[in-house]
This record gives sequence, C-alpha cells and structure tokens, in this order.
Amino acid sequence: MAALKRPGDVTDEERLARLKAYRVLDTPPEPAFDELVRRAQDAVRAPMAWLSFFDGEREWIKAKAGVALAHLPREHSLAFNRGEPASALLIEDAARSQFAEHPLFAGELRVRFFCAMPLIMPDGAVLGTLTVLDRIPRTLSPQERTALENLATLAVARLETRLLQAPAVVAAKAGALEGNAEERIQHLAREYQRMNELLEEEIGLRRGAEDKLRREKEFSDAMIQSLPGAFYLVGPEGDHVLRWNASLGLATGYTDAEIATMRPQDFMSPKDRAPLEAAIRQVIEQGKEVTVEAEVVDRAGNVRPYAFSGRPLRLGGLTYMIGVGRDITLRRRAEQQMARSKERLDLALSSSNLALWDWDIVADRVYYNESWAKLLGDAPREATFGSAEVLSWTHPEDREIFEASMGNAIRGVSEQFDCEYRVPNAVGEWIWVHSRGKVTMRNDSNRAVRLTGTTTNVTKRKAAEERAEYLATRDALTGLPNRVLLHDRLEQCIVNAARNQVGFAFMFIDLDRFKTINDSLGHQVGDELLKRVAARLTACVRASDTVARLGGDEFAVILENLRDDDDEGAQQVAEKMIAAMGAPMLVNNQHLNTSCSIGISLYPVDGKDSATLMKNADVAMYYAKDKGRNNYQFFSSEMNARAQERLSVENYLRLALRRGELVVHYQPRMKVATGELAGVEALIRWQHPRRGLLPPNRFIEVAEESGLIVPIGEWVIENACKQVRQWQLAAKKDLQLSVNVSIGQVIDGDRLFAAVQRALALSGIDPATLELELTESLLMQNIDEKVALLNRLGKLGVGLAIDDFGTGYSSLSYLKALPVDSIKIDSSFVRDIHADPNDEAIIRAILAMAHSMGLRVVAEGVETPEQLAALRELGCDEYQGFLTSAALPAEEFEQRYVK
Ligand SMILES: Nc1nc2c(ncn2[C@@H]2O[C@H](COP(=O)(O)O[C@H]3[C@@H](O)[C@H](n4cnc5c(=O)[nH]c(N)nc54)O[C@@H]3COP(=O)(O)O)[C@@H](O)[C@H]2O)c(=O)[nH]1
Repeated sequence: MAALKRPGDVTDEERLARLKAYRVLDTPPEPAFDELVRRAQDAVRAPMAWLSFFDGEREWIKAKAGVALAHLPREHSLAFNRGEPASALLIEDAARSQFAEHPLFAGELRVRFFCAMPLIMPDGAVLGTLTVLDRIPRTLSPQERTALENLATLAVARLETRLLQAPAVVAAKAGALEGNAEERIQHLAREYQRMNELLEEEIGLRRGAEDKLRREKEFSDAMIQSLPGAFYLVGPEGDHVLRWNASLGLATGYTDAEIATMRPQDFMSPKDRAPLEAAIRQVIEQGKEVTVEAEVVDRAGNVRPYAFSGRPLRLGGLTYMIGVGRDITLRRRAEQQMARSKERLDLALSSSNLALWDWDIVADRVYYNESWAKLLGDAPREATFGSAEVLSWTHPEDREIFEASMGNAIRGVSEQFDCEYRVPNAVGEWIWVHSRGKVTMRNDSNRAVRLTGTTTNVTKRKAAEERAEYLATRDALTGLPNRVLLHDRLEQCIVNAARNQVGFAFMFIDLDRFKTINDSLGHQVGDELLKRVAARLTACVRASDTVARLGGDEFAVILENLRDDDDEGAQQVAEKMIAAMGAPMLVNNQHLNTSCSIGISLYPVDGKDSATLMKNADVAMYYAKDKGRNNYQFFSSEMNARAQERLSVENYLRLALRRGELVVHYQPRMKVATGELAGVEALIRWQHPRRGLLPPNRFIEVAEESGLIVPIGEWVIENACKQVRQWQLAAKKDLQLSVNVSIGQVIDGDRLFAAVQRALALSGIDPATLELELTESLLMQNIDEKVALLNRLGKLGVGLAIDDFGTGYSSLSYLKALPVDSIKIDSSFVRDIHADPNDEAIIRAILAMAHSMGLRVVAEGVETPEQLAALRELGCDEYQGFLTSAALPAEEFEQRYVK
C-alpha cells in the first residue's frame, strides 16, 4: 500500500499523471459525476455546484449544475491556490472576506457563498474539489458539511473504480496483477461499499428533512413564480438581483444566467436608472417602502412602463430589497387615452360653452370645472359649493321645478336630472342655463351618493324661443295677440270664469268699409289705419283684457271679470270703441274716417265654450253691419236665423249665376237740355225664385267679398252689350251704355280688359258706345296701374265715367291722368240742389271744372222737376233719376224707349 501523502507532497506532475491514469481529464460529462453534483446541490440547497480536477494549469470542471463554467484558470482556483488543499474551503460571504475582489465573486457570477470540499485520494493526494456556491451569503450546517464530505468521498471512490476498470487492471485481474494489486482492489471495493452505505444512511436520514425543505422550497418557488408580476430580491448592496421569477425573464427577455449577472438598473431606460438606484438605496439603507415607475428596456430594445414596489427584508443581519414589478402598459395607455379624452373634452367644452359639475351628495359638495365661471361670464376657475348655495342662486320662480327634477333623479323616479332655470351671471343679470345630470353612484342601499352632469348657457336659445313664441302668438302688424293666442286666452278665461263664478264678454269687431279704404288708398295706408285702430281699441279696455287681431279688419276683445248678468260693462266698452273709431285719423296726411261694427256674446248666457261664444259674437257683428254699421249688438237667439241667411247668400248667388237668375235692368239717361234719351245704365238684379226681385244692395257686397263679382260683372257687360246692340239695330240710332265696375273687377286688369274685348266682339257694338263707371275712391288706389288699364281700354275706344263724384276726393287733378269722358254727380248733392245753396255751389263748381276739362257731367238721382230745372239752369249735360224712370226690365225699357 502506498504511503499517504500530505497535500504539499503531491506535485502538479504527479497529480496530472494520476488524473491521466483515471482517464478523466477532458472527458465528456458522465451521469455518475453529474448525479454527484446534483446530490451536492440538493444537500446544501445551493443554486450552483461543480466537481473539478486540478491538472496544474487549471481547475477543470468535470460535472456542474447552475453554472456555465468549463474551467477556472490556475490563478482563479481558490482551492488550489492556498496552502491547505486537503481541507474544506468555506467562504460564507465573499463580499466580507479577503476574496471580495476575486473574479468569482466580483465577476459575472456574483457569488457570495463558496464551499470547496477536497477530493482526497486514498493515499492522501488531493486531485480536485466538490464545490457548492450561492449568490447570497450563508452558512453551512454540520449536516450539510457531512453530506458534502461523503459526496466528495464517493467521488473519489468512483474515480478509483474507473482505475480498476481500466484495461491494464482488467488484464491484471486475469492473472497478471502485481503483488499488492488484488489487495488494493479489495480494499477499494470495501471502501466504496462502506462509503456508499454511509452515504445512503446519511441520505436516508436527511431525506425526510430534505423532502420537507424541498417541499417548502417548491412552495416558496411556486409562490414566487405565481406572484402577479416580476418578483425580485435585490442583494444588500443593491446592485444585483439575487432571486427572481420567470416573469422577470419574460419581461426583460434575458436568460436566468444573464439576469444573474445584471444590476437592477441595467433593465431600465437610461433616464430611469438614477431614480431607481435612489429608490433601492432608500429601501436598503433607510428601510423604507418605495414605489417607482420606470421604463424597462428588454433585450430586444422594446420599452415598456413598469411600476416597481420595493420593501426591506431583513435576513441574517442584512437588509435586502424584495418586491414586484408590474407591467403598466395598459394602465398607461388608459391614462393616455383618458388624458387625450380629457383634452378633447376640455377642447369641446371650451368651444361648446358646456360646464361640468359633480355633486358628492354625501359630503354635499358640488364641484364645478373652470367652464362654469366662464359660462357665467367670469374668469375660468374651478369651484365647489354646497347644494343649498346652488339652489339659492336659482331664480325664485325656477326653484320648485329645479328641486322637483333633482329629487326625481336622486330617487330614481326619472332617469336623469334635466332642467332649464335661471341663474345670475357675473354682473347679476339672469341668464338661462340648461343642466343635465345622472346619478353616477349609488350605495348598497341604492341611495344616490353622486350625481354628475353638464350645464350650458341657453339664454340665446331661450330668447329665440320666446321670440318665436311671441311671433307665433302675435299679429305681426299690430303686435296684438293673434287668433292662436286669443283662442288660448279664451279657453283660460272660460276655466277661470267657471271657477270664480264670474262672467266675461267676447267681442267681434269689424271695421266698416275698410276694404274700400285699403283698395283705394293702398295697403300702406290700410296697414297704418289698422295699427291706429289697434291702439284705440286697446285704449278702451283694461290691461287685463285681451284685444286681438284676427286678420284683415277683424278684431276680437275679451272683457274679463264681468258679473254673470251684467252686460253693462260690455256695453260701456262697446260705446267707447264706437266713439274712439269715430274720431278722424290722420294717416299719410289724409284724414280718414272709419267706424266699426261690434258683435258681443256673454259668458255663460250666450255660450259656455269658445266655439259657441265666437260664433254668436260673429252673428251679432253681422247683425250690427246689417243695422247700418257703426253700432254694436249683443247676441240674441233671433239673430241666428238672420246670420244663417247671410251665410247662405254666397252659395245661392253661385247657383243663381249658373241658373240664370241674374237679370239686367236698364235706367235711361236723358239730355238735360232736350229731354232726349242719351244713354242707358245697366243695373243688375237677382230674380230670386222665392224672394222675388232682389236689388244689388242685398247681394253685391257678398259678391264683392267672395270674388263672385268678377264673373257676375263679366256676365253683365256681355249681356248689356248684346242687348244695347239689338236696340241700336232696332232703333237704328246710337244708344250709349254705362256699366258699373267694382274694385274686385279692376284688380285683375287683364281679365277685365279681356272681358270687355270679348263683350265688344260678341255683341259687335262700337266700343265708343260702352262707358265703364268707376267710383272716385276706387280709382285712387295704385293710380299708375289704373291709368295703364284705362288707357288700354281707352285705346279700344271704350269711355270712362267717374261715378258718385263729390263723395271722395272731389279733386279733378287726378282726372288729368285718366282717359275720363264724363263724371256723375252723386245724388246726395242733387237731392237738395234747389234748397241748399252749398249743394248748388258744389254742383256749379264741379260743372265749371269738368267743362273746362271737356268732360260731360251727368247728375244722378233726379227725382223732381225742380231738381231738373236747377240742373238745367246750372248747365248740367245729362241726368238720370226716377223723375224719368227707375231701372226697367229690358222688355219694358225696349217698349218705352226703343220702339
Ligand atoms: N259692379 C256692379 N255694380 C252694380 C251693378 N248694378 C248695380 N250695381 C251697384 O249697385 C248700386 C245700387 O244699384 P241700384 O240699386 O240699381 O241703384 C241704382 C239706381 O236704381 C238708383 N237710382 C237711380 N235714380 C235714382 C233716384 O232718382 N233716386 C234714388 N233714390 N235712386 C236712384 O241709383 C243706383 C245707380 O247709381 P249709380 O251706379 O251710381 O249710377 C249701384 O250704385 C252700383 O254701385 C253691376 O252690374 N255691377
């Protein structure tokens, strides 16, 4: 048996020779040695371990776990660069040892704990080590030490076994062994067996404890791995990550081996490194907990935001930092989106004049954003108020609706708070605002705890709505309530009157002969007149009463709060109105006289609903018209029949025209000087089947109002022309024909012109035979149009007579512009010509002026020889009147004047 060597006794050459004999140097990994290293790792729960041999140049690593090293150069081999390689080399914390600067500890591996158990061969030579390493400082328990020693012995036994299995040894076993070889083999086999048994025993003893430890480790590993985020344990120096979970690798893209060599700040973007280092120092040096947001730059260069938490962990008198990093990319994105949304919202709010508010109902604070102050006309600023304060700003009239709407939203009765109300602006003026809001949070008892919404200034819209409402309910010309508002007020009046047991009067007021004024003086004058009428009517009533214009010359009045049976109030007002209308009005430098007819119905005696009251007032008004205008009439049931009759006239008149019930009568016009027949005036009559012959005043007004006057007038001209043509032919002499023309016919000048042309053509009479009679007032409206029309008719050869002369403007100046042939002095002057010097003087003046203009003068309504004598004396040209004859049917006229 060879003598045992002391460590220093083995030279490098001898050790190399031994290793060569074992045929182990530079051989590939072998399961037996790998298993040994794994067992060493398990025995001391070390993340790294290796089995190495020293060949003089290097510490060559045969088997390893947790490290990538292939060998250590001689100068780095801790186990073989010291005086006692045969003893275990234990460094519990390299950083605090003489080896702190050794590359193994200061280098990439960042080892803190180191224990190398020598592989001592049976002869005492040390060939290598079984080494375990950790990145955290630690100690080695006696049990762990024993386990390592046993494993080192086992490694030696396995080496020896290799030697025995070498070809040379096999050959020796076959009979060529040297002297003590067999003995040595047996010794080794026994030794190996013993070590194995010891180890198994040791392993058996430790297995229970190891299993427990393993389970705990597995548990803590599983916990670390399952942590939501990247777990890390930073060493007491704060410059290395000692433990981490897979999430850190996934987050950074680095392998475990790479992470093991990196500092925490190496994962960060440059800008975040210093803050991170500072935070780590705070934890490790001051024991504080920190949270840091920093950008992680992964292996591929991708940048992602992370939130890192760190807290101190005290272990073995040292402070570590333990924590988790969470990827906050989504949160950041959401924050950015929110920021962008807010930016957009702010932008929208600033341009939309929309203010945001948020009411914390529990704390009773209403928060307003800066748009609120802006909305009120103040400098933008955020503010908070109590709800009572907010309510106190609200216009007293709007508080009830404000509180009701808010209460409904809070109680969940309505889906949202939606209210328009007034608040004072920065200078104390009321402005209209529109607030909308929703309960955005309720507590477990479903009580509203938060209400959020917007407010916008709607003053302009409100003003526009008020204006629109005003326009929709007002008459544009006079500003009085229109038909719509009148109806509303009437309905309201009925409700109030019924409730308060009072009466009221409803009046229809129609201006008399307004149409004539309007048609003759033009719409401008008509409009001005209507405005004056509106003012006068309004002045006759109390402010609480209603004066409305229904259109045209129709007005309506509601006189409120009359006693049931008291129509005196209404009567007094009606009389006041009649008097007010009677006073002349100066419009466009012209004195206009007008009057009105008033129909009155009383609530409730004449009707309990608006339709009946209006209908009955209308009936009464027509009754007033029939009574000769310029008066008022209270409705009575008898009036209804009369009104019905009037309403039916128009319909019957249409039928009359179709059925040929209209007839023309003829009144002769005589020469004053000779008494000869000068001409004939056509005058219409209605041969009513039941009522007999009706004069024009029974239907001509209806015809004019309904427009029927146009076809009726055309019919008269056509028939009269044909008739006169027959008489001319029969009498073989000229006979002049006068036909009355109404304003309704003149308005459509083209149609009148066409009708005259057609009548002349159909009858074949000389156009000079026909003379159209137009009243003075009719001619005055739009005189330029009249001049054009009459000139066209004049060119046809048709004559023109001014009818009722003296009742209008009695001015001959306008006649110069018209192709007038004659004037007819109104019968009112003729009536008293012989008795009233004024009338005589007027007729004398008219005659003088007319004759000076070359016009023929006809006197109307001559009933007595005295009148005729006076006219003769004054030099009147022609006359017409009952003195000679009333208007006669065609046959009679023919009998008397043609044959
Ligand atoms: N557009 C049309 N208007 C017409 C037509 N026919 C008639 N009228 C208009 O009706 C007015 C009244 O007509 P009438 O009732 O026929 O009265 C005429 C005469 O009967 C009446 N007259 C004639 N002489 C006398 C008299 O001595 N005393 C007296 N009290 N009345 C008399 O005067 C009317 C004729 O007036 P005038 O037209 O001014 O010449 C009538 O005035 C027309 O406006 C028609 O077809 N179309």
